[in-house]
Amino acid sequence: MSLEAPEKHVTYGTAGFRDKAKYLPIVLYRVGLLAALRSRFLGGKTVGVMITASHNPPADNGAKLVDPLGEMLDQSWEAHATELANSQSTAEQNKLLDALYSKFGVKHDSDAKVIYARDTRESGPILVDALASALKSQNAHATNAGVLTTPQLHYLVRAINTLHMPGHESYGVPTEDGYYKKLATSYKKISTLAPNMKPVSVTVDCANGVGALKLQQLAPLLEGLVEFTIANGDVDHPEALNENCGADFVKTNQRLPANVQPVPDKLYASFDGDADRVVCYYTSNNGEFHLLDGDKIATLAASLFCEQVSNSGTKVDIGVVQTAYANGASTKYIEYELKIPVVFTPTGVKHLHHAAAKFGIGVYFEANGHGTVLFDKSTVDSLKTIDIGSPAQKQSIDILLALSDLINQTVGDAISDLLMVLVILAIRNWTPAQWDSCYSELANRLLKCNVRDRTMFTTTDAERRLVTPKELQPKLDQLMKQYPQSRTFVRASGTEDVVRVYSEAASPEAAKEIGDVVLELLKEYA
Ligand SMILES: CC(=O)N[C@H]1[C@@H](OP(=O)(O)O)O[C@H](CO)[C@@H](O)[C@@H]1O
Ligand SMILES: [Mg+2]
Repeated sequence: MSLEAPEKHVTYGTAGFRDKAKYLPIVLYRVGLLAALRSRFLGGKTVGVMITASHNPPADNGAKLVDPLGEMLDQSWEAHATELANSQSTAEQNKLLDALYSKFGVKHDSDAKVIYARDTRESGPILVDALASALKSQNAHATNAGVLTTPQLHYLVRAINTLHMPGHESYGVPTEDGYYKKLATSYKKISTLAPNMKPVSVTVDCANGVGALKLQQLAPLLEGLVEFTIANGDVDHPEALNENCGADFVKTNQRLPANVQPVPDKLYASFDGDADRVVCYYTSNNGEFHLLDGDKIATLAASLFCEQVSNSGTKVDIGVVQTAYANGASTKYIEYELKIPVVFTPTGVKHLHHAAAKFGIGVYFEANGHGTVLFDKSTVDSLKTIDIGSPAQKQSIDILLALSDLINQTVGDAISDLLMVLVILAIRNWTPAQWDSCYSELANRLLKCNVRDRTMFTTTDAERRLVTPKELQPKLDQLMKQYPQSRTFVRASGTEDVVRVYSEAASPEAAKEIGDVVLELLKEYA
């Protein structure tokens, strides 16, 4: 390592470390040091490191640590990651590392196992080298899993650790092939259970990223049940990654990505750069674009689970977890039509994941398409052992169990989530428009604003209300009174140096007006 310190301060945030790739080799080296320590601290269990910057521009990269059951790094270690990464010299780095070994009572020569993968970014191999050399220096057992989607690495970590873990059923064969087989087997199983399920087709914009490679590997195993057409699958031009395409582009701009020709009423999907996020969409006959975002995916899934649980004659508590950015109409639909609870958490999937794990079946999605459905172990156990009544009951139980295998239990997964959407549409024989018609979204707007110090903006009630600056929330409350069905909130971004403004209302004009007024109010803090 030529440098002794990163050229700028880096922070392990919601998405791990993320920055211009040129700043990151030394950061990856130190991630390697920490990953080995983390594995030792956890008694030699395998931990993961994913090198990716998701939907960020091609020149960026990043790193995320994965804990043994495929969860994100325990929050209490994020500060250690930040501190170690920002050491100002090798001596300081070593001193900090030694202090952590002592603090956690970990022996330097105990077992450490780390598996790592990267997305298709050009900077990936250099960062892999930096990580690998740190693991070597720590005498850690290191496995290079090559190029993978983020959720595939999470799958591998969990599958490796649950192979021989008392109290945990094996999650699957711990290989990339094992991942595809698990998904394909459960999809095919559902197709034999649900009556009259027809093959489906979808065009997937893969953001010119890793999702394209992996979807191609999965497709043949589905034996004609799903026909994928890949758009933006050019991984040989890393500069094209996320460029005018991908889930973030489509959600933010509410329009089709580049290189996609719309055929009316056909289903389309977009992945992000590391394939852990998906949004769907279609165009109607008049050419209008309709987004089927994370809220629509969550409600589609929740409605199917309500129906199958009810058909199965079992009792399972189903719940949905959302953030403040969920469209108010989706929340209303879940509470009043599906009649199941909605829990709100702060932004960031780790918060949603933990809340969803408290339900028998917990559905969580951020509006931007990042999420999954978690099955509590006792729910799965009871479905497996229940005394089965009628054939119809057995069918629903088997469908629920197959869905628990189809859906990635570790983290949001664009490939697995898309298969879930497709299988639900196929079970119901629904068009995208039928899916869309479950509820009509309230008009909404998402803006960002530069302020002099975003840490002034503190919130409560799952970020839906400001605590400070204290004069601001009463003004927002006053504003909401002026527009029917309106809602607005302001919060500091966790990933960018901005505050975000969200507004929704009965009409697009009203949503826009509210957003404009809030921006005006924020000028005082610029
Ligand atoms: C409004 C919005 O989309 N916020 C995103 C964004 O968080 P912010 O804290 O809003 O910057 O990045 C997070 C990490 O990728 C993602 O989880 C979240 O949904
Ligand atoms: Mg991502």
